[in-house]
This record gives sequence, structure tokens and C-alpha cells, in this order.
Amino acid sequence: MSKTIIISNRLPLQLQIDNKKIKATPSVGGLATGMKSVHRDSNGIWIGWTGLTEEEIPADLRDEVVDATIKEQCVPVSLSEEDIDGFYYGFSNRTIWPLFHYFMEYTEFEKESWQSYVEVNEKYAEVVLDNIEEGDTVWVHDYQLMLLPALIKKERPDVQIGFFLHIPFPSYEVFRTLPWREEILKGLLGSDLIGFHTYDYQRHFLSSVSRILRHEVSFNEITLKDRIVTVNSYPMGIDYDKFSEAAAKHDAAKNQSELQRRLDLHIDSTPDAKMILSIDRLDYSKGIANRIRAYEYFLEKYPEFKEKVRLVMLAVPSRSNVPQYQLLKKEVDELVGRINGKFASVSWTPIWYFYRSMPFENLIDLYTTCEVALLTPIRDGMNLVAKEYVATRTDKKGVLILSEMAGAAQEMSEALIINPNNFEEIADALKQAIEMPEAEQIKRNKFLQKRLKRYNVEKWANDFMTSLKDTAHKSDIVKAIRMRADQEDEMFDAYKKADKRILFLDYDGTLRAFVNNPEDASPDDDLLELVRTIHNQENTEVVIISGRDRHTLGTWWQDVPITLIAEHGVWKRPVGGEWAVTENLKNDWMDTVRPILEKFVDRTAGTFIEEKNYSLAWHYRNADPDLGEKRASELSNVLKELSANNELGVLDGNKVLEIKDSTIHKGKAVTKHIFGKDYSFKFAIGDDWTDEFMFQDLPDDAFTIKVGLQKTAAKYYVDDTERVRDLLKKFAAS
Ligand SMILES: O=P(O)(O)OC[C@H]1O[C@H](O[C@H]2O[C@H](CO)[C@@H](O)[C@H](O)[C@H]2O)[C@H](O)[C@@H](O)[C@@H]1O
Ligand SMILES: O=c1ccn([C@@H]2O[C@H](COP(=O)(O)OP(=O)(O)O)[C@@H](O)[C@H]2O)c(=O)[nH]1
Repeated sequence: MSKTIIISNRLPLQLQIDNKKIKATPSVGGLATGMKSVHRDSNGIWIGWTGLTEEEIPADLRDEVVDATIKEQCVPVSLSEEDIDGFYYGFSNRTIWPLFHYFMEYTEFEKESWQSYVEVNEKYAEVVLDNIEEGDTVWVHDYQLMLLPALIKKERPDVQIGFFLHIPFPSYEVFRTLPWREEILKGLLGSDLIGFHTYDYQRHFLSSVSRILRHEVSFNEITLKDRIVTVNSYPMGIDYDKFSEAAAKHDAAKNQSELQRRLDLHIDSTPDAKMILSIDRLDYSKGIANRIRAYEYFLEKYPEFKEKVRLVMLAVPSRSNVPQYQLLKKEVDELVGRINGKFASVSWTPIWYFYRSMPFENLIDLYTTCEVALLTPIRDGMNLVAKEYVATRTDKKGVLILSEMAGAAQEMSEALIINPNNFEEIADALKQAIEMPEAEQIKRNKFLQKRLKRYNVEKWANDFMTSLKDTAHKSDIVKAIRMRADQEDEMFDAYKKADKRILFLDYDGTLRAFVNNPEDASPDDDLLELVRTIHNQENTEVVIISGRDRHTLGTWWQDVPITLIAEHGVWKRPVGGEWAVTENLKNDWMDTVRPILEKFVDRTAGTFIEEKNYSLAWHYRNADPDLGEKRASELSNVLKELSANNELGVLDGNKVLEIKDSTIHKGKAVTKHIFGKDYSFKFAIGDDWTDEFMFQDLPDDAFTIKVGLQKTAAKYYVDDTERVRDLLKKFAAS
């Protein structure tokens, strides 16, 4: 049975040696906590580092390490102290992490640590390759393993590889400073699907790919010589039910609260003070020091809140071998000490500071007890703590203040969104949060919870995996080759020999180049004459098949008695006949398509669905323009695939995608047209995606030609409309 292989630097469990025995504890950090439930529910394996170096594991405990990991469906990658130094503390956390979080002043470019990064990625590749079986799917995670996709693809081109980056991808101007930028991009492009938390990270990545590697990037696809790599954004969710159910249980047993106990013990005798929560790994990207300063500023600006609020701050130890993290620890310790010293009274401590990691139950305690969450990262890929806080507010009360620099802010607009560098704004947001009427808190959280519940971690992972599976077919369709002279000769030979011939000609972009004003694209005399000449040849039928309306087409070609097909196949004018509708339209497909459109509405702010009698339209004119175009292309692909089985067609309008009965696509139109007639020469030429239906649906012996080098199902391509004219001239002369 095929399986999914998850690979990340850190396994979901971390091993320690305790009393000469191996002890496992859950890993901290969004990647591990988020993916845990995905892994638990799959029959796959998770490959990664255990947290113990080779030197730390005595020979007699090696089997125990393997046992402890196998028990959790994990496979360990064995790393030495030197590896961890160069690869983890070095290149991953002194180069990539600061650079990708825009901390350029912290970024080190050390050749030795780069070399270690390469070697450790190779070590991971070895373990992965040892564990891959036919039909398996591979899902690589995060910035520590960006070379891995290409290393796996090189050995196993048959395997579908997905990659997800959990941190931001920086803008090209920042990324380009990396001496190994090409290697990193090439490593990533070993994947079939690359995912990011937000559209902005995706956009930055695509921009770097096209500028640095000069690959063709079209919408969210990168065309390589032999494959297509799809890039998209999938905002990671949380295990919503786990958090909300734990919170409900916790609420029912309030006396378990550690915070409450502290208050009961009169360590701090201002029990009514509102609790403001902050939870992060102690990382400079999280903006912890700034947050404390902003809190100080708040107490100065609004002194009436002294003794009325308390900042409960959990900072989890992280990467403490990296100097910047050590400095930050010192800075935070000092700040907390200074501010507590400055404002505290006998009955009140303004900051409760915990420097450690907490078990799940204690986290739930913090989440449920604190009325406000203040999360102010300077940069953060996503920030799952923000989502977890909202999920635990079972009575829907509580206010989230969130930095606009966290990926999560893009989906959580009902939170109070602040700029983490703007103390004024943070102080005001704190005041607003503390004073916010309950009805407003509930209203905001209702929206947030609904979205988080719906797009939970399971849905996120399924979305990613489904897209990854879909990429399997994508590369097959870039199969066209530029028509060579000998192939052209062969085609005209076949044309001459055939006793019954048909040519399907698309109009705009094929017979006529695009012009600014579409009404000006009428056929020139030369074109009219060429088409007439071909039509007049014996046993030859010319069909112009276009998305144009029938009036325009009919007027332009009124003097040339050829067959015209208009509006992608809705209308047909046979030779010497009148326009007629070709099909009875149906609408029973709508219940299948509506949820797909709703999903795109969920993921693309500003879009909406319009329902008509025989069609559904997804409008994106109010969305971010770039995102709208990219999502439209993605939706269009999804719907086109569906259309093959469900007889649907997709029309790409101006900021709208309209889905109709598939009697409205060129493939169906040409198939119907040739049905029962024995054409021995079939030819179709067109330039855009609506022509792909013809290319796909015509029989294999048809000569199908795409105008322009693009992804296509046609057999050949020619460069432009001038080349099309040359071909028409040759047909006319045959
Ligand atoms: O493994 P560590 O070095 O101890 O660091 C912990 C993890 O931190 C990072 O988490 C990121 O992933 C989260 C989930 O997608 C996201 O919400 C957060 O914004 C990111 O910073 C890191 O990406 C992981 O690889 C680390 O394991
Ligand atoms: O003592 C703690 C503190 C935090 N977390 C978890 O660590 C994750 C932090 O993820 P986030 O995306 O906020 O940031 P990251 O640390 O991954 O950058 C969240 O799932 C928290 O529940 C934890 O397991 N124990």
C-alpha cells in the first residue's frame, strides 16, 4: 500500500537521555504541533532528526532510539554534532532564518556552514531513498531541507514530491543577496508542488525563480524542460477540535488553572486585573522585546490601567546556541526586570514571565484564562498561537491583537491588526481590547472561529495533498514540439492524399493577431481570400470556431460560405444555412460545482458567486488583482478537469469565470461536427486555452497546432500568426 512520507528537520517527538534511558517529549513549534495530527491520521512515516546527536547516544542506547521512533511511525536521520553545528545552528539558523525574516544584519554567509547544509540534505536524501516504495508520495517541510526535493527527484523521477515552506519567502531584493540562491531555487524545483502560507510569499518566490533562473512562469506554474512545477498558497490551519474540546473541558474544571492558583495564593492580589497573554519561542522574529517596550509605553500612556492589567508572557527556549538568541534572552530578562521594578506595587506585578516550555494542559490554561492575546511578531511565517488562542475561546469572548507581519493576519482580519513597530498603535489596541464590549468580542470571534474550524489542519493537508496528486497529470500536457520542415511536409502530403478534409481554425490570436480594440480585428482581404481558396478546394471544409459572438463572426464572414461556430459552440452557421443553437442546456451539475466555488470564495477575499439559470459565475473584480488572476487560473484548471467528466465548460471573462454546460466548449463542438463523417485529414489550430478542448478531443490522427509556445495538448506549435498565414498559404497552394 502506498504511503505518504513526511520529512522535516525535527521529528514530532524529541528524545532526551534521562537516567540512562531514552525519554521522548513532544516537539515545540508550529510545524511539529500542526503536522502531528496529519501524521497520526495517515499510514505514512515521518523522517527527521530526534534531537540527539550521534555523539550523545551511547552504543547501548542506539536500538532504544530506533524503537522509540518506530513506535511513533518515525524514522530517525542520524546527525553528528558537527552536522548540527554547521547545518542547524549554522546555515539554517544563522543564514536562512534571519535572511528569510528580513533580519539582514543577523545574516551570516559562511561557506563551511553551506557545505554542511548540502551534506546534511544529502544524508536526509539517503534515508528517504531507502524508505521510498513505488507509488509513495513525499512531503518535504521547511527551510532546513530546501535541497532535498531535487536530490530525491534525481534518483526517483517517478515519485510525486511536495514541499511546504513554513517561514516567509522574502522579496527578490533580499533573496538575491544569498550567494547560494541558484542552488536553493534548483533544490526546491525538484518538487512538483511548492506551498507557502500566503500569496505574498508565493509571489516573492515566483519572482525570484523568473529573475534568477529565468524560467518561464505563467500564473502559478513554472515550466521546466521536462516538467511543470506548481506553486500555490495554503494557509496552515490548526487541529481546531483538539483545542476547543480541551478548552471546554478545562472551563468545566476551572480550579485546575495554574494562573488561578497563583492568584488564590495572593502572589499577586489584583485578581480582577485583565490578563494579556503572549506565547512564543524566544526568537527575535517574534518581536518579544518590542512587545515589552510597547506594554511599557501603554502603561505610561494610559496610567489608569496600572494594577488593572497583567502581561502573562511565556517564552519557550529556542536555538540557544545561536548568539542572537542568547542576546535576546538577556535583553528580555533585563526588560522584564526593569519594567516590573518600575511599575510593580506590593499587590501587583505587571509582567508574569515564564521561560520554559509548557505541556498542552498548561497552554490551554493560559489560552482560556487570558482575556487578551498580544502577538506582535516582526515577521512570522504563520503564527499558530494566534489561531490556537481563538479556538480555545469557547464562550467567544476574548480579544486577539495580532501583528500584520504574521502570515495568520491575512486570514484573521477580525482581530485587532497592528504594526509591531508602532507603539502608539499597540497601546491603543490594548486599550481598545480591554474596553471592548462583550457583544463585539463575540461577533469578531464568531467569524474567526468559523473560518478556523472550516479550514483546519486536516483540510489544509488534504488540500495540499490533493493538489500534489493533481500535478501528476500536468507535465504530460507540455508535449508539443515546434513543427519542423519534415513534419510540415508530411502534413501537406497527408492533406494532398486525403479524400475528405476538414480544417478547424480559431480566430483571435490565430488567424488575426490581437489588437487593442477587439472590434478592429476584422479579417483582412488576404485572409478572406486564402480561406475562400481553401474552402473551394474539392472535398475540403473550413470551419472557423471562435468564442466571438455570432453577429460579429457572421458579419465578417458573410461573403465566405464556410461553417462558423460562435460562442465556443453554442451557435453554429452551416455552409449556406442560418445560425442555430446546438444544444439543450442543463443545470443539474450546479450542486457539485457550487462547493468548489465556495472554497475559492473562502480562500480569496473579495470574491463572490453569482448564480444564473444555466450557469454559475465566480467574480473576482474586488479581489487583490494579482491574487484574483492567479486563483482564477487555478479555479479554471480545477473546473476544466471536472468538465471532462461532468460535461461542464468554463468561460474566462473579464474578472469573472463562468461555468456552463459543456455544450459550450470547442472540443464538444468539433467532436459533434465530425461525428459520423469520415474525414481522412483533420487539422485544428488555435492559440488559447479554449482551443485545448479541440486538441484534446480530436482523434489522435488529427494534426493539432498551438500558436505560441505554451503548455498545450496539441502535437505541434508554431511561433505566431505570421507562421499561421504561411501554413494557410501552403494549404491554399496544395
Ligand atoms: O525546530 P526549531 O528550530 O526548534 O524551531 C521550531 C519551528 O519553528 C518554525 O515554525 C514555523 O512554522 C509554523 C507552522 O507553519 C509557523 O506558524 C511559524 O510562523 C514558523 O516560524 C520553523 O519553521 C520550523 O521548522 C521549526 O521546527
Ligand atoms: O510551551 C509551549 C509553547 C508553545 N507550544 C506550541 O508551539 C507552537 C508554536 O507555533 P507558532 O506557529 O506560533 O510559532 P513557531 O514556534 O512555529 O515559529 C504552537 O502550536 C504552540 O501550541 C508548545 O507546544 N509548548
